[in-house]
Amino acid sequence: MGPTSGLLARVSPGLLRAGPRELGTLTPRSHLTYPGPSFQVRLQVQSVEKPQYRGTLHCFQAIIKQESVLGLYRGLGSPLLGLTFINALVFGVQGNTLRALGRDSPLNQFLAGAAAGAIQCVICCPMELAKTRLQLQEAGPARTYRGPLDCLAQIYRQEGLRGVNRGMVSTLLRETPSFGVYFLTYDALTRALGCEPGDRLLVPKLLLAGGTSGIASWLSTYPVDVVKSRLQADGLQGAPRYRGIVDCVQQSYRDEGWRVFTRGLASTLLRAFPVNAATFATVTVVLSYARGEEARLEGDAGSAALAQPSSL
Ligand SMILES: NC(=[NH2+])NCCC[C@H](N)C(=O)O
Repeated sequence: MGPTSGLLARVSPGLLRAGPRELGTLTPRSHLTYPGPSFQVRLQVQSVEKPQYRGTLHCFQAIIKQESVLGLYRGLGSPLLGLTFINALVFGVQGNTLRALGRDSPLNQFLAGAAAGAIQCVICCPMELAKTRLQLQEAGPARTYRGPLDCLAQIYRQEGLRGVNRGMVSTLLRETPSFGVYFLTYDALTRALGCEPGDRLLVPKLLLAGGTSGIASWLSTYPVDVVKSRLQADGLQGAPRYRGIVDCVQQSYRDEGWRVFTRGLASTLLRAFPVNAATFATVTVVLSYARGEEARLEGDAGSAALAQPSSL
């Protein structure tokens, strides 16, 4: 990797040899911002005839009043189960793909991110199907699903593998370009901000670059996320409505206008900044240490300088 490589590109190969400590940094901070996805799905899929929520704040107030604070965290088990594996897969695939592509260029940054986004859909799609179903099911003893694994097991028994992968195409359409934007934006911002070991403002700069990358990636394909949520929730609150992606887009636009494709965007962006700021900053700093430690063990002074503890 030439000297023009971004900081993450220089340290990400460390992930392949990372141990439990490094992988543990990939555990998302979803529990800190989880109510965001809760509002996002409910606002995205609520009926246009009898909308239950007027917006994010009203959604928050209604959940607290009808379901207590616990209602804000319904479905949290699913992302907590899946996101550590997803993040390890994403950063591992992105780093290796970028190395396989050879030159660290903006196009290759986008392609490596897009490859990671596509591959992680194998976990992301069933995980978000379970999260959506758990968020929208009736609370209390009459609830259909006891948790994410029970939800996926029931769907598998009733609908087979096709049922567990419901929404896979729309998930691929959302994640592939958005992860390309995610990593391209992070690489461009860390270069523009001059993120280098030894910079005393390195961590705040990484947080700013990571949070901005999360927002840019969600803005890039958010309408597809609305369609995905509607397809994954279809049939939960009445008879199935949609025959597929195009039909869902046509019906949603015809019944609710273009604004339907921005439903839940505010809560999504409010969550995206802190989660991705923490994810990117933690991964970059920890992998940089891991890379530096490896280099010291291998006696490679040049790489070891990359991540002197005093420099990060
Ligand atoms: N759909 C996306 N915007 N994907 C890129 C960001 C993914 C990131 N793990 C998040 O949950 O915010």
